Amino acid sequence: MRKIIIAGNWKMYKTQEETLEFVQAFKSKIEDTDEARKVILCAPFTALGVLSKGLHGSRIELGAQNVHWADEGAYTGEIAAPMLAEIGVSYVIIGHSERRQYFGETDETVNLRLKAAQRHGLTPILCVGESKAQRDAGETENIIINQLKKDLVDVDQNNLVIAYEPIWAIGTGDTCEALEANRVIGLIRAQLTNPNVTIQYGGSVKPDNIDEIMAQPEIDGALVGGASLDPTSFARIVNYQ
Ligand SMILES: O=C[C@H](O)COP(=O)(O)O
Repeated sequence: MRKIIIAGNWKMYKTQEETLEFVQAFKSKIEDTDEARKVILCAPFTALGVLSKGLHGSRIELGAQNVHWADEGAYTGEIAAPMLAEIGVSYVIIGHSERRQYFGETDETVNLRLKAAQRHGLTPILCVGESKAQRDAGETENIIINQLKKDLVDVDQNNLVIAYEPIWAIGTGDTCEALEANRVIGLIRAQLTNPNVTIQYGGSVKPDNIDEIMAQPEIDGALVGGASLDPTSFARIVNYQ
């Protein structure tokens, strides 16, 4: 049975104070939502502690935006999976295109990070997607199949979420057509050994397009950037029709 998961990726936004303001406003706005819809907030590392306390007793779960592959070690600036697990983090985004683009993340390091997260009971949200140039060159399918093949070596598909995030749709307002996102997500599902993996769509998801996105049969949720920063907007997304 595939789970519905709506996750907010706050990227490098929100201080601790702003985090608490968000939580206070957001919690009450999703009270009546079907509990079968999982809701996750992936906050910056510095906000995870206050978020964990602020979310106590609510059904909103805690997510991080990256994790190192070693359990500990001399890796200045990195965070290990046991550190995240200890403060109540359940999910972690891995292989986001911004990590691949700006921080040299490769399919090999993505694979190591996925396995580290799983070793410590975290559920990874693996991001895959093609650039505009790759799409225009008709390479979408090849790029995604290749990413999955490398990223998922020895990864347990029973504890995995995948987000299809076309790079050209991220933060641009240029959403992938719902039917096209559905087609690509179907293609992703066809590469997996577990048909029950939750596969989200991400890229300019907003209150005014979430209903159409979630009406697609292959799409099991959304990974939301900019529109997850505002409690009213993110609550509307969680409360999709
Ligand atoms: O992880 C989230 C994605 O990068 C989407 O960001 P966006 O909703 O601001 O386009």
